[in-house]
This record gives sequence, structure tokens and C-alpha cells, in this order.
Amino acid sequence: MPLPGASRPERRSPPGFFARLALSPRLHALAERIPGLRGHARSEGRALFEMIAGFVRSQALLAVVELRLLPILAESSASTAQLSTRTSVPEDRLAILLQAAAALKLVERRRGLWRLAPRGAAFLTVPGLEAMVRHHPVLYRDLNDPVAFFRGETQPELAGFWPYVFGPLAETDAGLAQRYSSLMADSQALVAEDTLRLVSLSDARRLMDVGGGTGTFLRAVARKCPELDLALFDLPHVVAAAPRFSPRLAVQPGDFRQDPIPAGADIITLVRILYDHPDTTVLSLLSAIHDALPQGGRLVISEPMSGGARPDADTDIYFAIYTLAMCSGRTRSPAELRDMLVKSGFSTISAPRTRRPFVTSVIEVSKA
Ligand SMILES: C[S@@+](CC[C@H](N)C(=O)[O-])C[C@H]1O[C@@H](n2cnc3c(N)ncnc32)[C@H](O)[C@@H]1O
Repeated sequence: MPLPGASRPERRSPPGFFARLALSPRLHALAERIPGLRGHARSEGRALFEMIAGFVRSQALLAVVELRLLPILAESSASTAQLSTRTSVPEDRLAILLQAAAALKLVERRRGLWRLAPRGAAFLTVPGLEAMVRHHPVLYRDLNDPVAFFRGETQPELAGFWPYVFGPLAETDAGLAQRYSSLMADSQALVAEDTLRLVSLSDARRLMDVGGGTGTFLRAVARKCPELDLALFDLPHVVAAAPRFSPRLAVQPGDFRQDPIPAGADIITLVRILYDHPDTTVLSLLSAIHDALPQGGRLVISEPMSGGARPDADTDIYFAIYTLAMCSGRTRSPAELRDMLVKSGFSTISAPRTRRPFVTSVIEVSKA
């Protein structure tokens, strides 16, 4: 029996059965000769290569976006020489980028001319994608030394980025604030669409969106439920820029880290809010929302969530590492959120629902 204070031997267990098999080079050679296993081995090989080379894809995409190749091709098809003139990229180097873009299925080549492919057209059409790609160099720089990053030895630029965009400093750089508020508003379209398909508002009377920015989500709510009274709660300098788009909209400036959440709504939404904040802030915000809701009132949490016990390739890589770089919040699993909701007084908590985990997942709770 270990003495008090003595360090316990670490529990170690060997890799699982399939991992042990995969560690055997002989099995790899054998797998190539057995039809059923051959397909599996090759798709695993491809998955490994995609993982290794993923950063080059993202940077090729960034070049395509920054050079505005897709909007140019949306106007009309063009030769490599014509595109070289428009982008000031030497023809031989641009040919390599265009070939990569074709491999990404963003563009395609017909009779010597490049044209927009359906995926490239979708990229241009889905709101927020272009702005999202264009803000990624910040995260890319933060991950330049990933070991130091995970050891916590770096000072990520992203940690100052969003506070700068939304914080008081933004008042001195309106252009930057506008650009990234637009990114939030643009990317909100998909989040709102999925959230409103997953949540019924038929019995609601007044909905308050806490941290609702300039009201993009509420505008989507108003389109779906024109009879609903709406309230927008966000920091004073953020709501100052919110268009008063409906006589049913009440704007309620406040700071949820120090002000109470105003009462009066029977449904409160938190859309892409909790993952920006540490556990202490989240717990006090959830308790304040519990206080503000009437009996039977509902809280809807909508944001990308970790897969928890079943890791999710989109949220547990992109969102979890993004929020780690922000140094303020974290991407939580539904089980973690459920624990925090219980601690905040909520008891009836729905199972998480999602249409596309990389867009958002929704948890609904009601006050008993
Ligand atoms: C990630 S944005 C999400 C905006 C919007 N809900 C959406 O999904 O597009 C976070 C929002 O929370 C607001 N916010 C951050 N801290 C806040 C606080 N202490 N009190 C009120 N709002 C806050 C920000 O101003 C910003 O509008």
C-alpha cells in the first residue's frame, strides 16, 4: 500500500487489439494481399496522408481566396495566362495552384480554360466561409510551434484578437470591428438555420438572445416567428450598432459578467457564447439565466460541442484548438454542459441535437 504522499505507480495498459495488430509490419504486408483488408488498409493510409498534408490544403485554399480566383472565375472562364495577368502570379506557379484547386474540386478545366466547379460555387455562396478562411492566418501563426503552444509556452495572438474586435479597443478601429463583426454575422446564418430547425418556438412569447451581437440570430427568429417579442442583450458598444429592425425588438445593453440578466423572457438563447468563457463565468451566467427565467421557461444553448467520449473530427480538432488559442474558454461536450447546468439549478435537460456538428449542436433545458 503506498504511503500517504508517495506517488502512485502510473496505471499502464497495452494498446487495444486492433491497434496491436496495426503495429505489426507483417500485418500491413498481409493486408495488401487480402481483398477485404486491402480496401481498409488503403483508406487508413489515405486518412493518415490527409492528416499529414492538411495544412498545405488550407494554405492553398487561402491563396485561392486571397487571389480572388473563385470570384474571377464566377464571372467567366479563363486561361492560366489570363489569370496570371489578373493575379500577378507567374504563369508556371499559378498553374500549380490551379491544379491544386482543381484537386480540391473548387475549379475545373475544360478545353484549356479554367472555370468554377460546383464546390467552388458553394464556397462563394455559403455566407461567412471566405471571411473565415481570411481570418485563419492568426490561428495558423499561433500553431507555428505546436509543441510550445500545447505546453502553454506561447502567447497566442488569438487571445487578443476577439477581445480586440469586440472590446473597447474596437472603437478605435471601426474598420476591423466591422470586418469581424460581419464574419460573426455571416457565419451566423448557418447556425441560426440549424438552431431554428432543432428548436420549437411555437409556445414561446418573448425570446431573449444573450450575447446576441448585432441581432443577426434574432432577425432569423423574427422571420420564422413574426409574432414573438424579442430582446437583445449584449455589451453596450455592441448593441449600439444593432439595427432596430422590428417594433417587437427591445435592446437591453449589459455585461453578463457583472449585471443580472433581465427578466421577462420565457425563452433565452445562448448562441456561440459559452465556449468563449471560462467555467466560472459560464456557471455564474447559467445561474443568472436560471434566476431570470419563469417556471417552465427554457434555455437553448447552441454552439459547436466536443464529441466527449466519442471524439468528433471537426469539433475536437478545429473548435477545441481554436478556443484553446483564445485562452479564455473551451469547447465543451454535452456531458460537461449538462453538469454545469445541473450545478446552476436546471434539472430537465434535453439530449444534444445536431444536423451538422461543425455548424452547431443544441441543448435545451427548462426551469422546473
Ligand atoms: C462569439 S460572439 C457570438 C455572437 C452571436 N451570438 C453569434 O452567434 O453570432 C460573442 C458575443 O458575446 C458578447 N459578449 C461577450 N462578453 C459579453 C458580456 N460580458 N456580456 C454581454 N455580452 C458579451 C460579444 O459582444 C459577442 O457579441
